[in-house]
Amino acid sequence: MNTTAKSVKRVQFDHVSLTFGTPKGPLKVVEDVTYDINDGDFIAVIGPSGCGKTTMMSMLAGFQKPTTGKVLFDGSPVKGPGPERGVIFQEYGVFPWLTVKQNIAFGLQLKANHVAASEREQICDHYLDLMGLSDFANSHPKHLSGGMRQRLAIARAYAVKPQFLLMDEPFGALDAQTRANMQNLLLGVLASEGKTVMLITHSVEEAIYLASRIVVVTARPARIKQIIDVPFAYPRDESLQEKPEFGELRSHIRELVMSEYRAQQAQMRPVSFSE
Ligand SMILES: Nc1ncnc2c1ncn2[C@@H]1O[C@H](COP(=O)(O)OP(=O)(O)OP(=O)(O)O)[C@@H](O)[C@H]1O
Repeated sequence: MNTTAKSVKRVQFDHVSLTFGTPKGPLKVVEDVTYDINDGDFIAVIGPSGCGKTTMMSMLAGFQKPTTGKVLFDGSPVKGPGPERGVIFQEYGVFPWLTVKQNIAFGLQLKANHVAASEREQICDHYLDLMGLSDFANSHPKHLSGGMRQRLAIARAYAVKPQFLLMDEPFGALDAQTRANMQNLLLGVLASEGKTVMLITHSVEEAIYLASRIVVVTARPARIKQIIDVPFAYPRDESLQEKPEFGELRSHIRELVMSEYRAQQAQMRPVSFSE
């Protein structure tokens, strides 16, 4: 989204593969993935369920290490999690023993995030308000709905203003209206703060609406099937979704993803003797 800094490489997936050891033997989940993420890019990753998208993101977050190949962040191999990479994973990251407000404040208190004590209160209130959680500031997460807990996880990640956001299906559990609100809010946050984003989604519409580039991955093991530049300028609004070009791109990407679902189904189908 930051067009002036497009050429600065933030992330390199360089021939990355990952195989898990499982009781049934090795399970290859990511295979020979190579692509770059530049400063200001918004990358959406889309592909069949269980294909390896989260695993790919986990290597950039620093939760998993590649079996072969390299994941570089600002030119250095990723060795673990870091404050410059804010993570919103599915069902990840709210502390049940802290209140809503304390959850948002938690990251702000970490030394690595360099937020002065005087600013914390104001930042917490801002994100409570933005996420519609002000009335629940002193509640514990167990008293929130699933969608509210997810908004809290998003608030926590936004509050520390990481340069790089890693988001794994962040809006998947939300109802349609809240999801649309959260998408527009994210576009607003990006426009004002100029972040770089990697987002995993199952929604083709969400990928096109938000991303500058879409990485379509294959059925497991996740390989790159196609990388698509999204040809719509920012700022974007919901009228974009009514344009014929949006519909054409949606059909193209749906077909790519569906062909991988079919490949996955074929892999899973038991072989009969008549075949
Ligand atoms: N730590 C692990 N050990 C063994 N297998 C794992 C591990 N983590 C993930 N897997 C397996 O790797 C495969 C890919 O999982 P992953 O979560 O990366 O897929 P995904 O594309 O993100 O799925 P979804 O879209 O459903 O969230 C799955 O078959 C999963 O069971």
